[in-house]
Amino acid sequence: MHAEGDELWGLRVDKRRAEEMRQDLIGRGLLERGYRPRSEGESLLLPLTGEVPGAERAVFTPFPPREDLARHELVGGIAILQEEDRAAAERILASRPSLHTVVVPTGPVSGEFRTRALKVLAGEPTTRTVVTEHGRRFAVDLAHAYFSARLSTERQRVHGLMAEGEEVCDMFAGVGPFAIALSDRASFVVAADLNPAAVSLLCENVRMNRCRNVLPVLADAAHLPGVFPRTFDRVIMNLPMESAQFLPAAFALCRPGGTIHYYALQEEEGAYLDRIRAFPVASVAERRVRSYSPGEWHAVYDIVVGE
Ligand SMILES: C[S@@+](CC[C@H](N)C(=O)[O-])C[C@H]1O[C@@H](n2cnc3c(N)ncnc32)[C@H](O)[C@@H]1O
Repeated sequence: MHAEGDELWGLRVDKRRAEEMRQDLIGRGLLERGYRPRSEGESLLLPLTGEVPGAERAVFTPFPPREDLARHELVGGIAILQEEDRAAAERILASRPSLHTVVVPTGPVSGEFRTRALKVLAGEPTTRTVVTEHGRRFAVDLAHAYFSARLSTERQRVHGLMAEGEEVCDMFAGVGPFAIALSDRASFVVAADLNPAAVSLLCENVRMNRCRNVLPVLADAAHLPGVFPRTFDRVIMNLPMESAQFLPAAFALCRPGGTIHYYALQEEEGAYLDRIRAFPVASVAERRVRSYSPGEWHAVYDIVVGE
């Protein structure tokens, strides 16, 4: 035991790859999560639960107990607090070296673009950050384009359902987390959004992830069948509040035997089945993705399109 902390094994990583390495170590159960990583110039020393090749001994400071920190959500280097409490924001900022900003929403997620106004409480005055998800990196701007890390498991599930070489259309792509996650199995992905800020970040993310088969499109999803008079193997509809009105476009875009993933917020099982069955459907399977608020959940309908 040292005055400033405890001596542990640590892994030295380049700061630009630190989040990716951190996620990798978490996945392998090797990150010692009770201690603060050490910042040293261009590198970060990540505390480990044991020795790994290339590890070195170093002194790490324990994080303050979790219960001292106000509840918050992490999106890349930004923490989102639920209340405007500047002292709490400063404590959160100090608790993790990977954080650069703490914000509080000043309104609900709203409007066509599904964005919300945010106020910076501590740290750098920005709402932009980079999120790492399953080895992919996404530039996001929480004030100007929708992004939620909560669907990352769902994106992996859809990825797991895909056959090699599928042609995919993501009708409400946002900054591209579905489109980019699916691109390595797809032959190509059309990724559309109505929000110019989202499409601009989507272009950045396509570049950053070196995707060569994702086509960002600034378009209203209702017009996609006219813009692309062809069909796709898989169509993603992630506009949970109101995507029923886009079902005609989705069925026009999906080939018979192809799959539409239709996301919806609902308060009862099967709430959208009648609207879906108004179209040619070979089969439909409904599942709960995650809870949203008491009594309301995010559901997905996997629809196999009929003849
Ligand atoms: C809930 S977000 C989903 C974004 C993305 N799929 C994700 O998982 O992060 C819905 C997106 O649909 C976009 N949008 C809303 N209406 C649209 C429309 N008529 N056509 C195309 N995109 C639309 C919004 O700008 C927003 O980025």
